[in-house]
Amino acid sequence: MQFGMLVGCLLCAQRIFRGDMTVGDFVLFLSYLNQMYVPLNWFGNSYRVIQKNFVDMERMLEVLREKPEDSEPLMVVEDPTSSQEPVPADHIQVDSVQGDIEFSNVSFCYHLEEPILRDISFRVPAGSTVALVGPSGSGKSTILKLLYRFYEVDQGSITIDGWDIRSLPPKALRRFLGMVPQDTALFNDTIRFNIQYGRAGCDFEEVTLKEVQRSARAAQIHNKIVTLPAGYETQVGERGARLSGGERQRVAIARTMLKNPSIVLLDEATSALDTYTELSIQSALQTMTRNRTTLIVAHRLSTIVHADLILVLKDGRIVERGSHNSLVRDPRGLYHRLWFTQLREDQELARSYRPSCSPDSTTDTSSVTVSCCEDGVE
Ligand SMILES: Nc1ncnc2c1ncn2[C@@H]1O[C@H](COP(=O)(O)OP(=O)(O)OP(=O)(O)O)[C@@H](O)[C@H]1O
Repeated sequence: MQFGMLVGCLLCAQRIFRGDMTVGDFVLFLSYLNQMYVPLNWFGNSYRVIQKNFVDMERMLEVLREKPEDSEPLMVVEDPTSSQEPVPADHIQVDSVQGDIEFSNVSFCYHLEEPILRDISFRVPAGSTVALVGPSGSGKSTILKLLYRFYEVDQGSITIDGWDIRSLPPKALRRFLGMVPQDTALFNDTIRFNIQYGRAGCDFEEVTLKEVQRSARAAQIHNKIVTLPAGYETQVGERGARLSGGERQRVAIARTMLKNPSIVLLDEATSALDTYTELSIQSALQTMTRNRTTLIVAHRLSTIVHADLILVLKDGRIVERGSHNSLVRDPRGLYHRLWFTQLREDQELARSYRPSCSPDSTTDTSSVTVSCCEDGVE
């Protein structure tokens, strides 16, 4: 195009020089040329964009055609697979789900050579709270993942209200399960969207800002959100990177509160919070889980003493079960040891602060105040 314009201009210049053309003719020539170039440019651009989109489309189809590997069946459990008759999704009325959960002789492994859960059997009667405790890696979170149908059990069965969960389409199942996971994944969108997402697949569009705010208040995050420049419309960044771990966890709690599910699964739901926020949020969680089937995974045992049943897991097996009072009385039990270890740690922590903050301390009071503030203790 540039070359064509150059040649055209040189020809015009030669003709004007010879007197065959006026300067006005030259301007006319340039205008015509420009008018012709605009659509030509448009065609060129469109061709380039279409080419690029074809390449992108090809890549996207490659991703869609990708078959999940056998060893990583995460999120691929789509079709009902139990021997029971599949339950059509529209047969399941979310409001009518009682939430009676039963694990019967469940065994599971991620990799063939490494069993993670062995012969797990327990029942969570509708409306009750069961806590799973035990050393790290004992399989607590895996139990919740199986219930959520991220994976299929290898042996045994899991039923909800008598339905084998393998006979339920995962989408229908997840409509009445609400999970607050250990690592909350947030979408790169606004805080409002991320809370509202709790109702995805139900009435997402109809959720009002008031409802979102009510859940955020219950999850103790509302006051923080309103201090942000864009409030509820603040972008949280990739995977919620612009929020702290505790804030992300509270957004996840608000999301679950908004969903209002029949069954609540809390996987270390308050582990990223400081003790003060945890205490205040615990009361909100207890309100949410009252009369609702709840499975809690917790490391801090003081947060699950109210549970109707506590299951102690070790190496993928249930080694103890009972209420807090009965378990803590057994001096040979794992729960007893865990409880008193945590109690001792808490007491030692409290004692380590006391000398410098004690009013009886022989230290000068002014220096005491400074050292307390430096430690972050009021
Ligand atoms: N996706 C996975 N693939 C392979 N192994 C896994 C996977 N997820 C967990 N595991 C293994 O399964 C075992 C149990 O993990 P799980 O997360 O259930 O334990 P946990 O008791 O919840 O631990 P924690 O208290 O530390 O969260 C661990 O040994 C872990 O390494």
